[in-house]
Amino acid sequence: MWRRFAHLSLSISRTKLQSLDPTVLKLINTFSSDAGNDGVASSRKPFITFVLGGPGSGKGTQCEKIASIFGFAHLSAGELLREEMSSPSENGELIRNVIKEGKIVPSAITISLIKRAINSATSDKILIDGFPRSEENRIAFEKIIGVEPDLVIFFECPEEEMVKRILGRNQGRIDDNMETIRKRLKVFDYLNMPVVEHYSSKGKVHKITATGTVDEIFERVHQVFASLRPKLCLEH
Ligand SMILES: Nc1ncnc2c1ncn2[C@@H]1O[C@H](COP(=O)(O)OP(=O)(O)O)[C@@H](O)[C@H]1O
Ligand SMILES: O=c1ccn([C@@H]2O[C@H](COP(=O)(O)OP(=O)(O)O)[C@@H](O)[C@H]2O)c(=O)[nH]1
Ligand SMILES: [Mg+2]
Repeated sequence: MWRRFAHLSLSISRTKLQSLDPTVLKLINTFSSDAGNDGVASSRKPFITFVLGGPGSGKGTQCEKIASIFGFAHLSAGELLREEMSSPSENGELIRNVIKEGKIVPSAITISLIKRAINSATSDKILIDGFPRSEENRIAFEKIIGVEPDLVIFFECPEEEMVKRILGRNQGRIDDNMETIRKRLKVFDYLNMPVVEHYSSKGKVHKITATGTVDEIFERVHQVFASLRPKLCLEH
């Protein structure tokens, strides 16, 4: 499935490339030379949706419903990182420290986990939940994967509601405490909102009011995906 991306290439300005982490640049070079080795123009391009929103805005909850009703593969960047953190991985300790501080894991690590998950996905309709988290994440993804998202869903939720939901989540997460939540909310405003603004300016964002019950919110989400039916051959 990874090969589906290989023939696609986006141009990113030299200045933006220079702002990328050296490890990311190395990954880009590796994948660019991979791409040159195979002619994959006949492969089908996956339909990629980024699902964004503040911590606790309900991304995971709504993604599960979209996945089950519309047949998308649901890849949660946070879950992939937590799995990696709990495995005997060389990056485990780094990931744990970054998550505990509410900061953002280096793009090269997250993107290689996402790439692996896309490769093993059973659907070519993909939801990427909670990524990209920063402009640096976004630029690295677009350069390495070679595609932009087809669609961006943004869950807009008041901070006090997000905090209430996180404190009630009860999943034993190391970042679901008030001290880390404060940091995550700041990181969301400063680093993640510019990504939403970038894709808004390209007309790709569907903003969903993320207050109300899970079902009420899903009704709004449903309308967006239902309108894509002809494009995606969706069944519902
Ligand atoms: N509309 C809602 N109303 C109340 N609680 C919700 C709603 N949507 C999700 N939750 C709960 O809030 C918490 C955070 O939701 P989650 O989907 O994990 O958010 P995110 O992935 O954006 O952090 C979870 O415990 C979830 O069950
Ligand atoms: O692309 C990502 C996704 C998540 N995270 C880290 O993982 C944490 C939890 O992410 P998740 O999306 O699970 O949290 P949510 O927003 O759903 O509460 C974030 O605060 C970040 O520290 C990251 O660094 N990069
Ligand atoms: Mg989540």
